[in-house]
Amino acid sequence: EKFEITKEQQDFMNVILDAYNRHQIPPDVAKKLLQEQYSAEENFLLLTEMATSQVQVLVEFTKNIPGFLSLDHEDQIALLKGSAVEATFLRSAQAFSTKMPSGHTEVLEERIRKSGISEEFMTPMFNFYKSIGELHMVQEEQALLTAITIMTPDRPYVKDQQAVERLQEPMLDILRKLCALHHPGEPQYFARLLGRLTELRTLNHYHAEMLTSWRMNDYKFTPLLCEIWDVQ
Ligand SMILES: CC(C)c1onc(-c2c(Cl)cccc2Cl)c1COc1ccc2c(ccn2Cc2cccc(C(=O)O)c2)c1
Repeated sequence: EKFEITKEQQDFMNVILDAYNRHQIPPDVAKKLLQEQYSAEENFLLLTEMATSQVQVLVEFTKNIPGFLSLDHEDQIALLKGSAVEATFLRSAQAFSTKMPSGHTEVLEERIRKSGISEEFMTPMFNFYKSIGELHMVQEEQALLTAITIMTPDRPYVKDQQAVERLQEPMLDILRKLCALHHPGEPQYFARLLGRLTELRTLNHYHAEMLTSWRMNDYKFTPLLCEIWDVQ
C-alpha cells in the first residue's frame, strides 16, 4: 500500500525521533532566556550561547541519522556546514511554535529583535517562524524534516551527492506517509512541508548578511560557530 508505513520504516523513524528528543538545548541555557537583563550585548551573548549549544545538539543528532557516519568524512563536514543555519532555523521555529513554556516565546522573540539584527532580516525570519507554526507539525515530522534538511545532496563541496541522495530518499518516503497519516484532511500537506525547505534556503542568504553586519559592529562569535559558519 502506497501510504502503509513498513516495520523497517517504523524502526528507522524511532531511531531518528529518539535522537531528536535525546539531544536538547541544556535547560540552563533555555532558562537564562528569562533571567538575564535586556541589552543588545546581553541578548547577543545569550543567542550566541544558544546557537553554540544548538550546533552541538545538531552534530549529535546528525551522527545518529542512519548511514551518515558511513559517508565520506569530508562530505559529512560539508553536510553539517551546509545545513547548520537551516537546521537551527527549523529548531528555533519549533521552539517558538511548540516546545517553549509559555512566556519564553515572547522573551525569545524580544531578545532576537534586540540583538543587533537589522530590521530587514526580521520580517523573513518571523514570517518563517509563523509559517512553521501554522503547519502544526507532529514531532516525527519535525525530526524527519530536520534530518532531510541535513541530508541535502546539493550542498557546496559535497563530492558523492548520490550517496547522500540514497540516504535522503527513504526519509522523504517516510515523511510522505507520515503526512498522510497525521494530516488526512490535507492532501497537499507534504508538498507544503517541502515548500518550507525552499523557504529555508533563502534564510541562509539573510543569515550570511546578519553575520556580516554583526561582525562590522565587532560582535564576537564562539570558535565552534566561527568554524561551522566559516567566519573570522
Ligand atoms: C550567534 C547568534 C547571535 C545567532 O546567529 N544567528 C542566529 C540564528 C537566529 Cl537569531 C535565528 C535562527 C537561526 C540562527 Cl543560526 C543566532 C541565534 O541562534 C539561535 C539558536 C537557537 C535558538 C534560537 C532561538 C531559539 N533557539 C532554539 C532553542 C532555544 C531554547 C530552547 C530550545 C529547546 O529546543 O528546548 C531551542 C536562536
